[in-house]
Amino acid sequence: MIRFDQVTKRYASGHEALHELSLELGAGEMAFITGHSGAGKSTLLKLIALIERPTRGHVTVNGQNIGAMRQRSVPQHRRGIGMVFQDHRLLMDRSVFDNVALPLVIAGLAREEIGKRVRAALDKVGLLDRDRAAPITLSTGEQQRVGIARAIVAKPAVLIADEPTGNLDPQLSAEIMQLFAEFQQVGTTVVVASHDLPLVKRMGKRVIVLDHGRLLDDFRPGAL
Ligand SMILES: Nc1ncnc2c1ncn2[C@@H]1O[C@H](COP(=O)(O)OP(=O)(O)OP(=O)(O)O)[C@@H](O)[C@H]1O
Repeated sequence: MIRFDQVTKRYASGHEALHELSLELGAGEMAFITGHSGAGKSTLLKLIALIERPTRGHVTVNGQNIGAMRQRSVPQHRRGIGMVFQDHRLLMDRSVFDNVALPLVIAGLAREEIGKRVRAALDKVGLLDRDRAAPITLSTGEQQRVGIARAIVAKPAVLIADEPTGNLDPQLSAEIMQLFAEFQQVGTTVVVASHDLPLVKRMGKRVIVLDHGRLLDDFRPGAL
């Protein structure tokens, strides 16, 4: 599903964020990307979403070498990928419903279909009763759940998350990680970058450790 072949990413500054990285994730697999600050975790996710392109090597998603993809095909590629960020990036002047609906509105879906899908997404994250609320009135954990609902509303084959629990306490962090595991259980390929190694290990999923842009370790801890 996702494959990195000898991928090097050097930014315009000259900094090499990833160095000859090779790894493969199967369809429906869930993996955590961990490592020190600056190890290259975000860069890896950005290459999957084609927010950045590799300097050398190949990134393949769904059999397609995306590094060579034309710019006009990028929006279509992104529609197949749900993205969750640490700072959730919600529109504070829109309701929860409108925030989650946004990707479907952009995709041009009919209103009735949008309503159905948004309610299904909010139900999955346990926020069905908050659809009319303004995001500002929600707790940080709830806001993050709205961000997750927005990421999965278009039923992407791949879900990527960059430090999705960075602002949350340990209990909420564990709940959010569990939510990601539930999306994997229904067939989504899930990649989560997190520096929280103890939490990541408790999840019992594949753990990929980066160190200065190189693969340091790749293991699956026994679930507790
Ligand atoms: N746009 C950019 N231009 C230049 N250098 C960059 C850019 N983005 C990231 N870097 C550098 O590349 C390295 C890897 O960054 P990246 O954000 O991928 O690491 P990270 O593991 O996600 O770190 P953190 O845990 O701090 O978010 C860092 O040294 C960073 O400063």
